[in-house]
Amino acid sequence: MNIIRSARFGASTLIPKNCWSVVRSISSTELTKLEVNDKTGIAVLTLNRPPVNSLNLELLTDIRNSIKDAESNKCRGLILTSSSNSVFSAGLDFLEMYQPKEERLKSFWTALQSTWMTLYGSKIPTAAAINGHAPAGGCLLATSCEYRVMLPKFTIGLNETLIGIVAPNWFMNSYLNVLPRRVAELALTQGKMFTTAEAQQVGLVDDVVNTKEEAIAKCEEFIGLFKKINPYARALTKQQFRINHLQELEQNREQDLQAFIAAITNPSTQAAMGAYLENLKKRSK
Ligand SMILES: CC/C=C\CC/C=C/CC(=O)SCCNC(=O)CCNC(=O)[C@H](O)C(C)(C)COP(=O)(O)OP(=O)(O)OC[C@H]1O[C@@H](n2cnc3c(N)ncnc32)[C@H](O)[C@@H]1OP(=O)(O)O
Repeated sequence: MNIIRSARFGASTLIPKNCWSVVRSISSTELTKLEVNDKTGIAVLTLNRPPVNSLNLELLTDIRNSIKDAESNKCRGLILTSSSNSVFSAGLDFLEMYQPKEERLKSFWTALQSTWMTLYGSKIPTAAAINGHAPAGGCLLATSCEYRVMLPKFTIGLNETLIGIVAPNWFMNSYLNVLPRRVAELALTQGKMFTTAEAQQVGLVDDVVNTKEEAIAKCEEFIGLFKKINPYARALTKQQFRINHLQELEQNREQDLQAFIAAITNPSTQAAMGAYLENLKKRSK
């Protein structure tokens, strides 16, 4: 068996899964785990930042590094999932945006931009096994993938307007890549969180299954569709579909960063976010 050394991890660990396949850890941090199935060549990236996988600077950086690790290890596809039983990702970490320090805020948003560009533009097939709620940035991660499967009785959507913030263009573009324009506009303006059943009905998720294992299997099935397709032709075709959105951000990164800083540090946004956070804390007691 070919054992890969990761720059971030050192020797890979072998984890026997069943008698037919071996799951090998490519890289791992406190916040993410990247494992590849040696039989299929498909990698699973598990987000592991309890309690809700809120996306802070460190988690975003680890996600981006993991996608790059999966690509450089020539994995046949990448599946995103969560170690939580109820939350895929609660979106951006409010603690990065509420009463922020400017330098950290800049690094945070820059990391989000890079992570999105890496995931949305990845050459390998990507899929999300959504095994819990996926609001806002959680939904962004899922819609940046090429395929989504979700477990019942959770919610997913871009709820930014509910918090009093505006989703940037590239959030909207990821939504529009999946949803019809009319549905996306209505959902975004309302900050709508779709139930799993609603999400499947409008096409925000492709399939619904009952367990995380089934969700991973569905993602593997999706990635398996490309088994006989030339990876180079596939990657370039995907890129042609997504290049405009990627270039739009690439060419306006600084402007996008400044717009974010101005919007977030605006006293009325801070007040709205403070109230939202307080409500969240009350609800969780
Ligand atoms: C120009 C551009 C300008 C701006 C663009 C900015 C874009 C932002 C996009 C975003 O992603 S904003 C984040 C939006 N996220 C949300 O609205 C999700 C809020 N959370 C929830 O609805 C729920 O927590 C949940 C459904 C995800 C999970 O519910 P449950 O399992 O019942 O957990 P709790 O609610 O009890 O939460 C546990 C714990 O975690 C804290 N928390 C939840 N979400 C976040 C978060 N996004 N960031 C930081 N912390 C979060 C929550 O307050 C609880 O903390 P305790 O200390 O009270 O335990």
